[in-house]
Amino acid sequence: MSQFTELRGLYHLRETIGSGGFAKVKLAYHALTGEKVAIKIMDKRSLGEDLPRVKTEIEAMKDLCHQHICKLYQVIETETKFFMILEYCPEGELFDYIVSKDKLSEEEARVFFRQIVAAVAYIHSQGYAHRDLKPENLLLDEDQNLKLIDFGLCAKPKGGMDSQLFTCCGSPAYAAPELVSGREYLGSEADLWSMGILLYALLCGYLPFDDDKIPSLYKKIQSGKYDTPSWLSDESKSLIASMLQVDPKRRVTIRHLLAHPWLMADAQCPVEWHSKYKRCLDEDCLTELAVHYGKTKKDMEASVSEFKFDYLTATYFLLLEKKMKGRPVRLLNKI
Ligand SMILES: COc1cc(O)cc(Nc2ccc(C(=O)Nc3ccc4c(c3)C[NH2+]CC4)cc2)c1
Repeated sequence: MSQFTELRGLYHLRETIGSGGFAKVKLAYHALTGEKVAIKIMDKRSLGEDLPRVKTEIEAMKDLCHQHICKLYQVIETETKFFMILEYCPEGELFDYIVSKDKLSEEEARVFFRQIVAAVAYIHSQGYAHRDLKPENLLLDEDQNLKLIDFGLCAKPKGGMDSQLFTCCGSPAYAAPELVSGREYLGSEADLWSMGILLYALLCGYLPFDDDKIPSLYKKIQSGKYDTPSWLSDESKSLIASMLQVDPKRRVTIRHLLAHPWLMADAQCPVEWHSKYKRCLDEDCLTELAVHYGKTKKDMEASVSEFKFDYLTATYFLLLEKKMKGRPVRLLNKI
């Protein structure tokens, strides 16, 4: 018997695939499509002061729909729990992938970094800064594509991306000098610094600034001085240096990154960062849903376009995933 009545008939729960902090992540099957999902389960009582982080993340995820951002399909909130039904990313964290390979070749690092640049360019274009970019927050899906996760620390400044933030957050080793100095900062500029740390980790297999003691780590970050190993090409060194600029006003911007020579080296084209998801609803998915629920297409379109992040939203997105992967746009059990 499913221990969560809220999920009964909607999702078939399987094993726990991750747990930590205030959440547990379980593998599940979406009943109507048979598609695999990950369900992040949080107990409100153990969330404590982290409760606002969950609400921040849920609201951000409802705005963000991109091929390199882990998709939120549905949210179920009860008196005691939050359930976030999320995109399935079975190949684990980029962090573990780097560790397993010691470090990545420039070619492989470029493929991943292009996807990271695309995801960050997209969230910045939507007015969000992630503020916790690190390999642990980048998961690999079944096609070895990266999916950005954990928007619990993201910010959508009310005055837009040019207005200053104050909250010091994220992981120390990836935090920008202006952030660790307690100065006000722009979320977009802090994200670019973290991306410099990320690229360095991809190419070197270790961090440019590291220390067991936080005060010493902060001094190293504020100095901006780091080791550049011999295996790094001149182009890689130059790109990393343009992101690890202590002065945020001298730091490269995401716009410049999109067409940076290092990023274009193998692909000969700028990074395509726009979302591949269309604004208009997919006709085949609407037809299948209308048949299943015995509604007219017009009524079905009206219901789906409300995007309430209920079971209908999840079913629509999972049908769309099936279509994008060349699988039949069919629901499993008809009425
Ligand atoms: C927005 O996306 C988010 C936000 C967030 O706060 C957390 C997550 N976390 C996820 C963690 C894991 C998975 C996942 O799919 N993991 C997974 C799936 C299958 C298997 C494994 C892991 C491990 N090997 C066995 C098969 C998905 C989201 C996302």
